[in-house]
Amino acid sequence: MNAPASDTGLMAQNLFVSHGRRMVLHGVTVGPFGPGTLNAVLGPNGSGKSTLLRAMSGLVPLRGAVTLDGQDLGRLRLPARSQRCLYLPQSLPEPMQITVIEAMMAARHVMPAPVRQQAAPSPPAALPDGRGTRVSTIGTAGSTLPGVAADPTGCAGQIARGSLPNGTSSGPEAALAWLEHMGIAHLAMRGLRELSGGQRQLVGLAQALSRRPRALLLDEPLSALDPYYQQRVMDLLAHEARETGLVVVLVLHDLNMALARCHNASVLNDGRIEASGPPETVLTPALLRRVYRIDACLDTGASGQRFLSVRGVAPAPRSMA
Ligand SMILES: Nc1ncnc2c1ncn2[C@@H]1O[C@H](COP(=O)(O)OP(=O)(O)OP(=O)(O)O)[C@@H](O)[C@H]1O
Repeated sequence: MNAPASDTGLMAQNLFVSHGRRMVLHGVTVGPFGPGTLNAVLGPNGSGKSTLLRAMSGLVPLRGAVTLDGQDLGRLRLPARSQRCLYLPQSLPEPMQITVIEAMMAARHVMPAPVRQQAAPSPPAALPDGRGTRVSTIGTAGSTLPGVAADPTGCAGQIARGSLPNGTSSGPEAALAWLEHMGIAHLAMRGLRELSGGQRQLVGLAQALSRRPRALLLDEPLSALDPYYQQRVMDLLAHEARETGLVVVLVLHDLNMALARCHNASVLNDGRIEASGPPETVLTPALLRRVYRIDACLDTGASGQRFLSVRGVAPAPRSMA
C-alpha cells in the first residue's frame, strides 16, 4: 500500500514499469523532493534512470503514483501535467529549421498536446522533448526580430542582468534574457540545425526553464557540456530552485557533481532504489563497490568540500572455493 502523498514537493511511489514483458522498475519510491531542491538520480548504465524520469513525466505507462504538491499527476492530461512537471530527454530530436530565438519564443507558447491549429505565421517549432510540435501561434517569431537581427549579442546585452524574466513575459526580450542567463545569447540568431550538441542541450535547457514548470525532470542535462557550462547550468538551476521553489530532478553520472550540488541523491540499481538521502551519506565506499563496481572513497578537500576519489575498478569478488 502506498504511503500518504506528501503535501509539498514531487514524489513517486511504488512505480512498476515494464518494457514489453521485461520489468524495468520494480516498486521504485523516491522523494518527496521538496520545493527549491536539486535531486540527483544516480545509477549505472541500464539501471532505469531514464525510465524513471519518463514514468514520472507520464510518458510511459506505469503502476504506482506520482504526486506533486499532493496532487496525483496521473489524473491530469499530458498537456496540463507537462506544464507542471516538464521532462527534458537525454537525446533531443532533429531540430526544425528555425533560429534559436524563434525556438525560445515558441517554447513559451507551445501547447504540448494536439491543438486546433490557427493560421501560423511561422513554421511550427519542436520542443526538445519531441512533444509540442503543434503550435497555436509563435507570436512575433519571424525571421526578423525588432532590434535583434543585426546584432543579437548586443541586443541581449541591453537586458537587465541579474533579473530573470517573470512568468508572463514571452516576447523576444524574455527569450533573450533566458539565453543571456544560460550564457548563449550570442547564439540567438543561429539556426537550431547549425548548433553543436552541447549548444543544442543548452537551448533545450533554456526552453525548459522558460516555461516555468513547478518541477523539472532533466535526463543527463550536463552530458554534452564543457566544465564551464556544467557549472553555469548548475548555478542557474540552483538559482531558479532557490528563488522560485522549482523542484529539480536530474540524472547524473558525475558523482562529484551530485555531491557538490545536490540536496539529495537516489541511487538506482537494476530497477530498484539502493539508497536515497543526502549524497555524502548515500555514496559510501560499500555502495560504490556494490552498485558501480568501483573502488572509491569520500575525501575532504582543503575548504571542507567532500569529493570522491576513485582508485579504479573494484577487485573482483573472490570465488567461493
Ligand atoms: N524502449 C525500450 N524497450 C525495451 N527496453 C528498454 C527500452 N528503453 C529502455 N529499455 C531497457 O530498460 C532498462 C533501463 O533503461 P534506461 O534507459 O532507463 O536506463 P538508464 O539507467 O537511463 O541507462 P543509461 O545510464 O545508459 O542512460 C535497460 O535495460 C534498457 O535496455
